[in-house]
Amino acid sequence: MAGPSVSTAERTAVAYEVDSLGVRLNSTDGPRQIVRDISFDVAPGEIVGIVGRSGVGKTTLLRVLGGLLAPSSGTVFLGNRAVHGPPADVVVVFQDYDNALLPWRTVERNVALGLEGRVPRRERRSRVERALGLVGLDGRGKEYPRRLSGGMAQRVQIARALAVQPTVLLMDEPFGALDALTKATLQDVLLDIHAQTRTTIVFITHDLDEAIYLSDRVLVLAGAPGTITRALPTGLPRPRDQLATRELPGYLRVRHQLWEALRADHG
Ligand SMILES: Nc1ncnc2c1ncn2[C@@H]1O[C@H](COP(=O)(O)OP(=O)(O)OP(=O)(O)O)[C@@H](O)[C@H]1O
Repeated sequence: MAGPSVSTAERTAVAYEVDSLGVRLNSTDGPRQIVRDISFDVAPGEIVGIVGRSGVGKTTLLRVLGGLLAPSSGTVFLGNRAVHGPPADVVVVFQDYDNALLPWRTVERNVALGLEGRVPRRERRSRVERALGLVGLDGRGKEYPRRLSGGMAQRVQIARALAVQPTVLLMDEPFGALDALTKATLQDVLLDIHAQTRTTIVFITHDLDEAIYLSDRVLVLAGAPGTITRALPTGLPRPRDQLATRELPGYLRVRHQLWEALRADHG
């Protein structure tokens, strides 16, 4: 199910293969089916956005992809391996960047966190430097998180994820708490990183425009229990531009379709 902007060469393999996934969780009223019958593939290097109303199960789905939660039914494959527990080459970035960074560590030591005990010191240093460069924080490594703005802190969290050189980046509302301009800047930072690394990215957002702007394909999660009701390829050319891309007829068409799908879910 690769989007049209994913080249033929990249379709030869699948990053994720999700088949008939269901999750039941215990609530105060007993076990509750949160999501059901979810099937989709993600191609290597693809960017997939997930949208849906609050409580529909987006984070639950992302946690399953990250191996942080076991499905109650169905299977999740990463490449040719079944996901049981967090895979080493998948990193999850959460929205809560304030709590994600360790305040007593400098920026560079926060970025190095996932490498300690796994990567020799010299390589660690070069990976940290490269990751800070990718998010536009060259020369800021010696600072402490408390001196950083929300946007900067989120850059550090993304750098920490990139330092691990993951094949997949999972992001839960990565730019949700940022002002419009900082958000737009970080969206473009993410697209630049993607152009350089071709990391597969699956992310959740409440912002439909963000979903379309960043993605090759947008999945709509709807219903109760939640399931995928639409999978819309955006078909938009890259590199993207904050003004020009959002004015393309194709962009507006996808936006219209997404609104319709979400409005239907709100009844
Ligand atoms: N650990 C848990 N135990 C029981 N129920 C849970 C657990 N985690 C989430 N839920 C329930 O599962 C449902 C889906 O939650 P989830 O966080 O996946 O939704 P979401 O679509 O990400 O919502 P939001 O957009 O508000 O973040 C909610 O009703 C939530 O209360």
